Amino acid sequence: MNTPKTVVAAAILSADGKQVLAARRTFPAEAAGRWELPGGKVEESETPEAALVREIGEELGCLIEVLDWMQGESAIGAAGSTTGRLIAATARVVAGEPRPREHDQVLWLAAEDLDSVDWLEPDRPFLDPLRHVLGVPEEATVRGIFFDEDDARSAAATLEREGWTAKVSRERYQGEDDDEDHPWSVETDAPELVLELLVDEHDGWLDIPEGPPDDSIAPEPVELPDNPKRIKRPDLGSGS
Ligand SMILES: Nc1nc2c([nH]c(=O)n2[C@H]2C[C@H](O)[C@@H](COP(=O)(O)OP(=O)(O)OP(=O)(O)O)O2)c(=O)[nH]1
Repeated sequence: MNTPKTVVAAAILSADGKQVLAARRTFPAEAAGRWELPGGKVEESETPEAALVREIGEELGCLIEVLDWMQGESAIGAAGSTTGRLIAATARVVAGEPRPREHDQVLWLAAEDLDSVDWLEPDRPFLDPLRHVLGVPEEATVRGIFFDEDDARSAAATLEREGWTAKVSRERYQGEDDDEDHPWSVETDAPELVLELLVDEHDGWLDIPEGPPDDSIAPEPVELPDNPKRIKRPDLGSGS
């Protein structure tokens, strides 16, 4: 019986750390057109790290530095006939530019675009950890404020159960008149409507950051007269 091969894959991060490189396979037929983190099999007497650097050199013609191995691994192969295990590490390019030699396309994907391509099955468990590495975009977060820690934590648990991120923290002192009763905040990437339902349920409120004034709703400027206005007096009649 063949021992399952270890396949190493690289989540190559862009220089600003906000995007990851996805690559589209061209073979075998059943995987062609689907997306993966580039990489390949670890050879005998090779460390996973050395294999990853070698594979990326061969496939993309650039030199990478391996940063961190991500938690977990997934099985490669059809159910019941596992042919290998996939592990993945974050990495950065230290020389050259990634240009596909074996893949027919590569794409830089931000956290919010990760679900826009058809990943090979074994890569999918790495997408959530990757979303965290890439960071949730600032503008996509909304905050709910709760008086009670229990309410905040239970709202956060509901959000996480539904697949959103949720960060609970204690609000800071607001100033001199502030008392001990600081509310709790829950910051999430869930849509505002989802959080709104939870704050209603838990007696909290939404914290909507004040944006710049919206010009589109500014009132039309009032037209000022150029000359003194003539006030028409009622005609009182000239008498006789
Ligand atoms: N490289 C890579 N392979 C993956 C991923 N996900 C996944 O299921 N696989 C599968 C596809 C292949 O069956 C196997 C790795 O094959 P490969 O063709 O990339 O590896 P390799 O360069 O060492 O292949 P070889 O031509 O030397 O045999 O793992 C992934 O994210 N990256």
